[in-house]
Amino acid sequence: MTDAHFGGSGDGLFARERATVAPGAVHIPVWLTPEYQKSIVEECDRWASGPVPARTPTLPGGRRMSVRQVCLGWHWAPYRYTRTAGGVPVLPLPRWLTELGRAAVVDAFGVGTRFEADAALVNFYDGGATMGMHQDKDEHTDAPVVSLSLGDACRFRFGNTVDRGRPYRDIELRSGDLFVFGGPSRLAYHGVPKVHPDTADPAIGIRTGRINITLRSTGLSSSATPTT
Ligand SMILES: O=C(O)CCC(=O)C(=O)O
Ligand SMILES: [Fe+2]
Repeated sequence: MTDAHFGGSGDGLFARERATVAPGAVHIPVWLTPEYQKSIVEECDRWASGPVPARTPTLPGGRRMSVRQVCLGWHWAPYRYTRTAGGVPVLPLPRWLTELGRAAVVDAFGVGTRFEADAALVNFYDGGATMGMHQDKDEHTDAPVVSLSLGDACRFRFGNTVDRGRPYRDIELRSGDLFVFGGPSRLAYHGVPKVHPDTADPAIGIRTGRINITLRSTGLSSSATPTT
């Protein structure tokens, strides 16, 4: 897992195009090859089994999210980042993922842009899991968020920075797609209202459902950030 392996092929006649969905928000379809997706899926399965097993986070108001989640680098304990979960240290963020995040931001925004992820949130959408409209605002930097999608396709809703309502745009995120949001879109509300069952290519090794990885820069004491 040292080199990024990028896709780049379209879907024949109906090739999906790279799109700027809002200022600072870029969708790049088919960013990861199926082989690279498969190796990431294998890692996700490994991370989900511990030492901090994937769990369905409970929000401070008592509501339970429907995704299962495992974190690397920093644990997201809604709504803050911690080094441990239930007294157990969170797995380090592997260097290849930091490098992948860097490559993603360069592809999205151009050479010379810097990005140093120190946390990853890995979400497993099984069954009817969805994610409500929210902002990613627990990070103490204005660095972009890098999102990688694996498995079933989904409807991804990308909205405005004011509230959960319109205007928003719905786009389809498929396995291997990259979505990066930063700059004026960094605090845009977004969510996943629908996962399309059984749309994944079985070759990437997800039996059912969708995985999303977001790479983030928390802005929390980087000197203590474990890396492998
Ligand atoms: O699953 C997705 O595409 C988005 C995930 C997300 O918004 C988050 O983890 O904060
Ligand atoms: Fe989010």
